[in-house]
Amino acid sequence: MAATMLPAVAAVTRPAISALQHQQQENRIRKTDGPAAQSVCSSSTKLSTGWRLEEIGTCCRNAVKNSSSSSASVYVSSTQQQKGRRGLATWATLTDAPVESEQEKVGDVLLEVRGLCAVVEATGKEILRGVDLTIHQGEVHAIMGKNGSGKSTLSKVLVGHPDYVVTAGTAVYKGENLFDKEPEERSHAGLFLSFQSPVEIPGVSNMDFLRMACNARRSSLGLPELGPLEFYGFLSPKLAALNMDPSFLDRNVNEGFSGGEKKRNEILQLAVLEADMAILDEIDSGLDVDALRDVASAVNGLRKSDNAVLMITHYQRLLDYIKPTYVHIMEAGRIIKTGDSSLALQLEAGGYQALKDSA
Ligand SMILES: Nc1ncnc2c1ncn2[C@@H]1O[C@H](COP(=O)(O)OP(=O)(O)OP(=O)(O)O)[C@@H](O)[C@H]1O
Repeated sequence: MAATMLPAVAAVTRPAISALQHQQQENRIRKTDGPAAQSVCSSSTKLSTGWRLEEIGTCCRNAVKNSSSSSASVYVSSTQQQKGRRGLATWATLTDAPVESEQEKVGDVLLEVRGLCAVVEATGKEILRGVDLTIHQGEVHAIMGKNGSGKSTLSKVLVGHPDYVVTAGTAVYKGENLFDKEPEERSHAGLFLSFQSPVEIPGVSNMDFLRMACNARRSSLGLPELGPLEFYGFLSPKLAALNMDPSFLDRNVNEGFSGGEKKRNEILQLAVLEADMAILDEIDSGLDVDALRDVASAVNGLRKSDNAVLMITHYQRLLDYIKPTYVHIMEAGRIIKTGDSSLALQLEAGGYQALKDSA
């Protein structure tokens, strides 16, 4: 299905960036046929809208520059205020306290994966060997598993990463076939992947990038775009919640950021996009204790009854802050065990062998 990409900024979506990361040297646009057809963009030249990153960056930077002298009033939409009244956590009410999972309130199915198999496109090597996973609104799922078990591949296949081809199985997201959608469409539909190794985008300021991404998502939702001033107001509390210095907005996306700063920036992007299904790949890696708490608090602050989180992690420490509804153990390309948060504690105590022995 061809993506309709009216706003230029729609090119700068998560899957597009994913493609950029892996096609840095290539100056071409490629299409692959098949169930998971994906578009691939070049990093330094044309994106799929025909715009250049540099052009987009310059255009938006000028707009931001024009507004930079104004002070930043905190913009809280009426919708956000209503959410606050309903008692849902908002950016303004972030706390360090872990949010309890709400297993009793099962929402609609958001994502249903059945028998998913996928291979590396370049080599044909099979990585996913029949993944089954059902995620309802309001849930937090954690995927754990030994190195190389296929966790990151699963997340990348779901967002349409061009390195992989789906060979079997289905993924239904919000009632629609996910694999019928281009990566950009998946992003616009609220699917978000925080990268394990966030990509740097030279020549594009963080502020420009965030506003472009935000407005692309808003356009897809039929909402009016935010002007530079409005956007700054929208962004400020999110930045504050992550304890990020506003100077990060003027820097190029992730360029020169430390590992922890990149992770915070990923969550800032998640907050801006207000994604419905957030896939967080090892957001705890490389974080100091304070950063871990900030990032976890920010994620908890974004949780709502109609969205969901899929976290990939190796450690219980993240789950101390973001309480999972379900914990899954992945091995050799499939989920071999599912349980509640006690599964992660068992794993922490005895390792993978102990889990297998107890099965
Ligand atoms: N593009 C690729 N080309 C070749 N092999 C790949 C590719 N992507 C994944 N693999 C292989 O697939 C297996 C699963 O990788 P994946 O990154 O999904 O594991 P993981 O469970 O996320 O591991 P970790 O916990 O170390 O991050 C690994 O053996 C990896 O080398």
